[in-house]
Amino acid sequence: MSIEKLTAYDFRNLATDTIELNDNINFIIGDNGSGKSSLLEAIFYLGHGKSFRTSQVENLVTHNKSKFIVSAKDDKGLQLGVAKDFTTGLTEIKIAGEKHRQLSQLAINIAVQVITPESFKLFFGGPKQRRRFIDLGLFHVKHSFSDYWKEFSRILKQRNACLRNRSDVETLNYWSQVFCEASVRVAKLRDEYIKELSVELQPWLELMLPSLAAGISISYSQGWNSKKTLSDVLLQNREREKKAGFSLYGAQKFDVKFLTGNVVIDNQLSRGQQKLFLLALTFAQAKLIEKVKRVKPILLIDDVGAELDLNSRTLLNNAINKLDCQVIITAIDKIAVEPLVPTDNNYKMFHVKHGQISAIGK
Ligand SMILES: Nc1ncnc2c1ncn2[C@@H]1O[C@H](COP(=O)(O)OP(=O)(O)OP(=O)(O)O)[C@@H](O)[C@H]1O
Repeated sequence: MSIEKLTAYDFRNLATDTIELNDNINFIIGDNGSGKSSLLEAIFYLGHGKSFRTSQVENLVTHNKSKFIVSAKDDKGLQLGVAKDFTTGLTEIKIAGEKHRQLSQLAINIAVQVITPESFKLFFGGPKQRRRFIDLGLFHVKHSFSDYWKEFSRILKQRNACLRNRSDVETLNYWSQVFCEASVRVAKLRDEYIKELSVELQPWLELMLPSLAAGISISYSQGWNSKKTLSDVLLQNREREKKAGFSLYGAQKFDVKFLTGNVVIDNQLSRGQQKLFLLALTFAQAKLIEKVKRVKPILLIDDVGAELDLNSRTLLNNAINKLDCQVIITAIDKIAVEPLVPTDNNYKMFHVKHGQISAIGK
């Protein structure tokens, strides 16, 4: 999907307004603190029911207001919206006039991915962001993942409770066995997905990091020693796990590493190159999501100018032109986005000032 119209009420500093977006590329230009990231955050909230910047959702409502609403109409006329009321604590989701309670309903209809100047620090800093990124792709591309993951999470909770409460051997054995089965199911699906992602990544790397592309690979660790069965690993580590009070091995502990040769790329690539790598990876994932055709992804790129020189922005432009999805890019001035402007004129440019967003002429 692409968002045709977006409305945000009482969301951070955004002025109550509806904006009409282009289905290809949108540039959002404004000074620091004008509201560019707030706009991206509103779109991200519509896709995920959470912020990409803060875990404190109360920071998203405009000061002195108690409820925010973000809604959109897509290119096929589908209307979807989410409202968070801080007086009642309720979140209300409406899709095509029908009310929903579960945030996952949003993600079924809209796949939003974001890249910010902070993303790559988080991405290369610890496994949490990498896990989140891979599982977002899995959710959209492998339709059985959502059910497998729900079942796995339920079992993991039960097994952790057994370890924490020092349950009897039979109970722990039972939950360990079902945990192993669920872990293997999830790990296998991830393995398949990461192989697909690795193949899809190559052409994007060739476009954006041509001199390094051939040597870059993704290495997947499933969450336990792949030379052993998970049940053996759990048996060998039972005392350690009991002491910890939670599961130390299993599909929840998976990770991916990005390598040039045998070295992790964060030790090899410059910050600008890392950003290009992360963009290539995000584009590859967006392409896989798009191929599945359930939802066409929306890409948010915050502060595109940061860390990218003119040549890198030109490479990024080549890649964006090959994407078939809606892209929303922020920058502090027009100069930063000049190399990204499509030659076919299929784009829109907006200016943001004090939360007020207005379209500007080409
Ligand atoms: N809950 C809120 N209510 C009203 N205003 C808010 C709220 N939270 C933040 N703001 C203000 O909104 C403004 C816009 O912030 P935003 O992060 O969107 O800026 P930006 O244009 O992305 O800036 P930068 O280029 O520095 O990243 C800031 O001045 C901030 O103080």
